[in-house]
Amino acid sequence: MKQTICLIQMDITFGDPEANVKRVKDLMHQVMKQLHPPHVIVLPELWTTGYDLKRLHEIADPEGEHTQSLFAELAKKYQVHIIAGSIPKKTKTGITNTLYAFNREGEVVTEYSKAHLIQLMDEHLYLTAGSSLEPFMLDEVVSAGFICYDLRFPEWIRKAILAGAEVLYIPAQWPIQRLAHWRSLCIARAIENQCYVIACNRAGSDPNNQFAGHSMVIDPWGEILAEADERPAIIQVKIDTDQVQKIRSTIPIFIDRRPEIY
Ligand SMILES: NC(=O)CCC(=O)C(=O)O
Repeated sequence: MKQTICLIQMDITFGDPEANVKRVKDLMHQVMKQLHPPHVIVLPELWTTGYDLKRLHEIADPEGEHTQSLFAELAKKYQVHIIAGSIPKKTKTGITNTLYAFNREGEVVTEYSKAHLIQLMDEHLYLTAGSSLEPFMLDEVVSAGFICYDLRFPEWIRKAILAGAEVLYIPAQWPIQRLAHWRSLCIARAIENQCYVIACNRAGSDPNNQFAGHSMVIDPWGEILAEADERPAIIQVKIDTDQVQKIRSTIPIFIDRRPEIY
């Protein structure tokens, strides 16, 4: 299955959902009015608010309802699948860092809350971790979503692969100081799982961090098909998920692995 994927590596206005929603609507319009629009659009982590964690109780989306109605409408209007990055979702039991994916019919095909909270960025003080993971279908492609710091937990990602995922979507807000880790981890996850990694980071800075950009699309052989620099960017790339089975039969790690000794 061939799909064209578009990553929107955007700057984010700190703590201002209204400004960020406007930016996303404008960027999506720009992307979808092209002669050859993509099949899938991907946004970064916590793009409505940035890391304004102290004010999340005021600016998080109650039950994710605003995000759901916004993207149900945009997905249908533009006939495009959307990995809506993640947003802070306010629930009765806390605020989660939650990714939504929508198909072009405007249906939510997955909701995933970040399972690993990064203490280095104080997430554990303000957010509640998720603990479930369901791969989802976009066209005929089994896909899974993770969020930023989750990238450092290969055993969590392997669960989605064993459940059939061939494409991993990873929205992020990864700071520039650890750019080398970001690039190596994205490439490693693609090679060890023989899958596509579609990693959409943000650009710009907030009061605490400068962010790395370098959104990437990596194929199941570990080759980088596209990579942004640190500035705001839109990158568009074609993937062919038939490559996943081809690479998995060339080096059959899923036959050779020995879970009984691990
Ligand atoms: N937003 C994040 O989860 C950042 C992760 C990160 O900076 C790291 O793992 O390093």
